Amino acid sequence: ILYALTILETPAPDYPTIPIWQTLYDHARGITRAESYNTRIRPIIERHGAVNLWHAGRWVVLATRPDLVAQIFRQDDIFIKGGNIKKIPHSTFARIFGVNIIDSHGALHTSFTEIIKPGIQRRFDLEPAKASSAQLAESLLREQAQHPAKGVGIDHGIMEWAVRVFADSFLDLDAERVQVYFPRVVEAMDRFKDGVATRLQTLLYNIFPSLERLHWLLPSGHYGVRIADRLEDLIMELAELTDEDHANATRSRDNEQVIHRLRKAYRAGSITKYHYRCNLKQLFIAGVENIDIVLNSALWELGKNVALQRRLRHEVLTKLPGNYTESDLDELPLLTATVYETLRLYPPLINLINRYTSEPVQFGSDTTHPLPKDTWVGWHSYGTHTDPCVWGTSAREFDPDRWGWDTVTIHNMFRGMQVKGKFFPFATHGRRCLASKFALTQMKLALCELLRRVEWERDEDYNLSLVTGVLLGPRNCKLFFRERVKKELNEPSLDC
Ligand code: HEM
Repeated sequence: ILYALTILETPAPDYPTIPIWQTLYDHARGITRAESYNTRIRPIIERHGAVNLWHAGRWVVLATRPDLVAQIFRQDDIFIKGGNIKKIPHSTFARIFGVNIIDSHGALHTSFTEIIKPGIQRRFDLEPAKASSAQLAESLLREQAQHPAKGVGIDHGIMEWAVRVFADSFLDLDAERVQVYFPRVVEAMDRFKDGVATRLQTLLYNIFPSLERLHWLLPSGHYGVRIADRLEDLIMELAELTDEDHANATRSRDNEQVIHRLRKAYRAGSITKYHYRCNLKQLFIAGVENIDIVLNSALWELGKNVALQRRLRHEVLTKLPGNYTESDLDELPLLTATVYETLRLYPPLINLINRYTSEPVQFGSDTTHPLPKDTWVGWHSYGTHTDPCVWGTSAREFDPDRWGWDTVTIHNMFRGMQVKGKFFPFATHGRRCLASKFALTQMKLALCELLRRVEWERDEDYNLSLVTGVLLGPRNCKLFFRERVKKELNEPSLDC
């Protein structure tokens, strides 16, 4: 069957092919995307810039060379967003994400953007996020006090922090109001993060994606569906809470928040109920899990490198005013470089294959055959970000100093590398993440609040393992925390 499939489906002739059995073998072993990339794909793609890969029942072209990546993002009328709903319509991912702002194209995408963008790119009050980050520091210290001899697992605390921040910024919900939901939301997100298919399902669905339509035929067939539906129910419950919250007048309503803008559009008939739900689910998942995993990655790297953590703390304590603003955060060079470096080595969306060609296209200047219409094409940010031809021989090391020493140089490098397709944790060009500024601020703010309150280092019993789902970042990371020892620094008081 495999032989027949590979004959029927023809890979792009200009690029080498990763043998189908290797991909399937890796699925069967349940190894992570980063491990599979490092062992199978890296040795070939670093020489050729792109490869043919077996994915979701077809050959797709996966690119890492910057000019190819930039072409995908720049020509977004040719490399059209399709998403799971078009690629694998009966899949669990299609079920949960449906038709939404990230995966849509053309007039539909424009109408979603008009509704959602102003809600994401407005001015945010930093105070609730500062309070949530301070609370995270306290909860880590409390847990450490309960088990002084053991490293503290950081993922639940950070997930709770990410849910708080999302609820406050996009659902117009007070964190205290959401408190009772935390255990359920954290559990549901955790399960989602670990993947929505068993190994057997991943293997089978990669060969015959249509089988997912008959998921009930397989043992544990409902596995992913249950995870997705449970998460969907919870997200909808939280959204309902917003109305109740305002009926109880616990905080003044902010009509510019995403939830209100989406509701208004639905009630006015500009979007269907299905579109309302899909967008809400997509934004919740993108907003919570990406930020959550990047903070995990940053704490892990700073826990390993205590000298860097000290330098960073010194910068925060000596340069950041007590009552700081977003632009004060942008003025800290090492902090900014550390966040960029985290996103370079641990881009949460490690790779996406969610675009297809709307017409035959010459892919790269050195090819002899155009890619036919309807070829699925994807990028691998971890691949490009760790390619020594792009980032030098230390590409796989964590080194914030590579970004430069002053904010102008660092910001210029950040912009330049994105335009050239060398750095794209948020994608780049026309369909870049609408919340990149928000996400960068949240990351910086959380790190500042933690650095001001706690010191941490790695638990030698913990060796880095990665999450198994579609994201890249540490899994079950454990660190030792202690309250920061206040030294003789000209540091501003936390209360000022
Ligand atoms: C560290 C955090 C984040 C990272 C790394 C990230 C990454 C990305 C990436 C790679 C894309 C492009 C996806 C594609 O090409 O299909 C994207 C798009 C998007 N992201 Fe984010 N994201 C983050 C946080 C957020 C947050 C907090 C929100 C809002 C709740 C958000 C909302 C969006 C939206 C609306 C788009 C679609 C933009 C468009 O297509 O017009 N993201 N994000």
